[in-house]
Amino acid sequence: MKRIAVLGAGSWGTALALVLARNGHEICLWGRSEDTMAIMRENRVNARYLPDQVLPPAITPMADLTAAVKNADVVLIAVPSATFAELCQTLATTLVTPVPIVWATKGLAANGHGLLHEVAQAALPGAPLAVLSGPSFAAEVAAGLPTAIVLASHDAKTANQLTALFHDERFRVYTSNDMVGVQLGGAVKNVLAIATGIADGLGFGANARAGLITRGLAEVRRLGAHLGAQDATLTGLAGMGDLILTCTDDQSRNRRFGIALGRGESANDAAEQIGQVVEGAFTAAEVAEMAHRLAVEMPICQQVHAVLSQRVAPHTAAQLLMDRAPRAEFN
Ligand SMILES: NC(=O)C1=CN([C@@H]2O[C@H](COP(=O)(O)OP(=O)(O)OC[C@H]3O[C@@H](n4cnc5c(N)ncnc54)[C@H](OP(=O)(O)O)[C@@H]3O)[C@@H](O)[C@H]2O)C=CC1
Ligand SMILES: O=C(CO)COP(=O)(O)O
Repeated sequence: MKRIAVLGAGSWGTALALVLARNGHEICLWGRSEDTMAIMRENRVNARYLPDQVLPPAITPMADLTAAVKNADVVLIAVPSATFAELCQTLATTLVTPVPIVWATKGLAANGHGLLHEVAQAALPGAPLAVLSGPSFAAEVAAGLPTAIVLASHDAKTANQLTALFHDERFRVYTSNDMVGVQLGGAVKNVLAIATGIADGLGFGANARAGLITRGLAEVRRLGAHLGAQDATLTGLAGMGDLILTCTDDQSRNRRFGIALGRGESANDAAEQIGQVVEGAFTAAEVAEMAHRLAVEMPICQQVHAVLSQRVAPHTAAQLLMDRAPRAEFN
C-alpha cells in the first residue's frame, strides 16, 4: 500500500484516484477550492466532474496542498497543462524530500516552454519523473471499463514501480522509456481532435475524418522525428491509439469543441458549453509555434491555430488544406 497525492480533482484526477484506491492505495485528492473539496469530502462524490461514482473511504478530498503531499510516497499530477508549471514550482517549495512525480496532464507548457518533462525536471531536480498517457476517457476508467495506457519514464525502475501502482485487470498499463513520444502523442492529438471536430461540424463526411486522422498522425510523426521521439510510440497507444479515440468519439471535449466551431459557434461559447478543460485550444498555439520554430510541416495544426486565433474561418481553413500542392504521401 502506498500513500499517493493526486493533484487535480477534475474528471481525470478523480478517475485515477478511483483506480489507485481500487488497487489498495491511500489517496489524498487535492483540488484548489476549499468549498468544493469540503463538499466532496462530505458527500463522497465529485458532483461537477464525475457525478456517477461514489468515492471510497481510501480517497480523502482536501484543498491543503502541503497536507496532501506531506506523507506522500508518490505524487500524481492531473491538472490542466496551463497550470502545470506553476504547480511544479509550488511543489518545489512544498515537498520536503524528492518523491516520484508522475503526471497524466496532456499538453505542452505555456509560453513556448515545451514538453512537460522539461518543466518538471527544471523545477524538481532529483525527483524520478514519469508520464501516464493513452486512450482513456475518465468516465470509462472510473466505471472500470477495460482500458490500455502507457507509463513512460527515462528510468526503467521508476516506470516499473509506478506501473505496479496503477495496473490491474481493468487498467492495463504498458511501460515505455520514451517520455518525449508519449507526451507528444497526448498533446498533439487534442489539436487534431479539434480539427476532425471542425470537419464534422462543417458537415464533411467520413472520408475527411479519416484523412485528417491519418495526415494528422503524419504531422505528429514529423514533429516526433525532430524531437527524438521513437516512431513506434507515435503509432502506439499514446499516439495513434489516443488520436483515434479522441477524433472519433463524442466523449472527447476537444472533438465537441471543434464540432461547435465548425457549426459556426464562437470559441468562447463552445468552451463555456463544454464546461471542462479543452486542452487542444491551448496546445494549438504551442504546437504551431514549435512547428514554425523547428521548420516542421504541420499544416493541420497550423490551420487549427489560425481558426482559434480568428485569422481564418473554419471552412476557409479546410479549403486551404485541400488547395495545397500535390505531394508524395511519404518523404
Ligand atoms: N478527462 C479525461 O478523460 C482525461 C483527461 N486527461 C488530461 O488530464 C488533465 C486534466 O483534465 P481533466 O481532469 O479532464 O479536466 P476537468 O475539466 O475535468 O477538470 C479540471 C480540473 O483542474 C482544476 N484546475 C483548473 N485550473 C487549476 C489551477 N490553476 N490549479 C489547480 N487546479 C486547477 C479544476 O478545478 P476547478 O473546478 O476549481 O476549476 C478541475 O478540478 C488534462 O491535461 C487532460 O487533457 C487525460 C486523459 C483523460
Ligand atoms: O485525453 C482524453 C482521452 O484519452 C480525453 O480527451 P478530451 O480531453 O478531448 O475529452
